[in-house]
Amino acid sequence: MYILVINPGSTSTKIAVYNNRTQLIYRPFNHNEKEMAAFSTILDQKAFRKQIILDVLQEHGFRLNDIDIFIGRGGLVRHLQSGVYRINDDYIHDASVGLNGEHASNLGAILAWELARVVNKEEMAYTVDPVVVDEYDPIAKISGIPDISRVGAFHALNQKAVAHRYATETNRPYSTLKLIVAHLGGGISVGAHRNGRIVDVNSAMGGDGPFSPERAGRLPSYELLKLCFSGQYTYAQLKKKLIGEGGVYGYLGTKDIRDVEQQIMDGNKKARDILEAMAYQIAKEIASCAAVLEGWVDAIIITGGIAYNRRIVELIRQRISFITPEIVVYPGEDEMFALADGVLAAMEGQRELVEY
Ligand SMILES: Nc1ncnc2c1ncn2[C@@H]1O[C@H](COP(=O)(O)OP(=O)(O)OP(=O)(O)O)[C@@H](O)[C@H]1O
Ligand SMILES: CCCC(=O)O
Repeated sequence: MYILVINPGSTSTKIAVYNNRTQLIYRPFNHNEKEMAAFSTILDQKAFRKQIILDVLQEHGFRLNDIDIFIGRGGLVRHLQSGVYRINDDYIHDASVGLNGEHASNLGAILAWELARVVNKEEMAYTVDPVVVDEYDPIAKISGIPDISRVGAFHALNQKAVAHRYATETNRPYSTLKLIVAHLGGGISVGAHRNGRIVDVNSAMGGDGPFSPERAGRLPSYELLKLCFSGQYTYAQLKKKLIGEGGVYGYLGTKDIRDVEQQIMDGNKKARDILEAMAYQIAKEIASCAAVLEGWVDAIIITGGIAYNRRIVELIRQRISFITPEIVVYPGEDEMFALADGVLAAMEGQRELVEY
């Protein structure tokens, strides 16, 4: 069975084709800021990204009709349980309006569904563990003011994938493990996994958790309120400070941790201070998840692109190894395989297929 997997990120479109679980094609495309500046909304980018996918298929000799299963990364639709979802009209509506906000991942399943529809296969369009998975314990949702829930958006797909990987590698069922997973990417999320459920996790969408390469983490809210009403910034400018141009970028003008590492090697003290502060906040978030799990932690898993940086991993390790010696590093992410594997598992009857 040929499977097309589409994963749109804020600065990239990743495309893969699998023959069952074997990857035949993997093409990541980076989009620079200038290229994306031509579009005022995420939905406006649809035709541009669709053409890239069609070009890749053509280049590799695939016709759309050769594809049996179309899978897109799931976006900011309504909060839902972890699972494999068939794309339907309701999903397309919610992703198109950005029910829980604008994010490139909203386009993933829309593109999968639209491409499937061209060859009358829309019932073969799926998504897995969208960024809005909600398995929070009720207590974790209470924020401190009734108007705001703590439920946000995070790297559910990769958090679940690495947790399952660890369970398989240690020969234990995920449903019996207590894990802390720190996904360190352009955004950062740290989740407490208890017996197969992510019972608490910070939103990676800016304004919660540790700051990240491009997003502000949890902020002193009263100070933020003052900034909002200072008349200095528009809504759009402040939103950019939270997501896109916050975090490391706000201090150092780069979102690339390799670049920051180079600046440190060149003797830039500010770069060192900011990197250390990010590691400090990540360690603090991990330790708070240990409290969620009442100290019973089988392993701490560090994953995402930043996990390639030894300096950050060591800084985190120094502060959290008192929780457990079992600290596992899985650098990068394997979201493309997780999407393909999830849908195949549902077809094989090993995972539930949920209607949206
Ligand atoms: N080899 C590396 N060494 C250090 N940092 C790296 C390396 N590779 C990637 N990064 C950093 O990882 C970050 C991006 O990580 P990743 O690719 O997991 O995130 P993303 O997919 O862009 O965003 P997100 O995971 O939030 O959806 C960037 O800051 C990048 O500089
Ligand atoms: C919404 C979480 C995923 C990301 O940070 O890109």
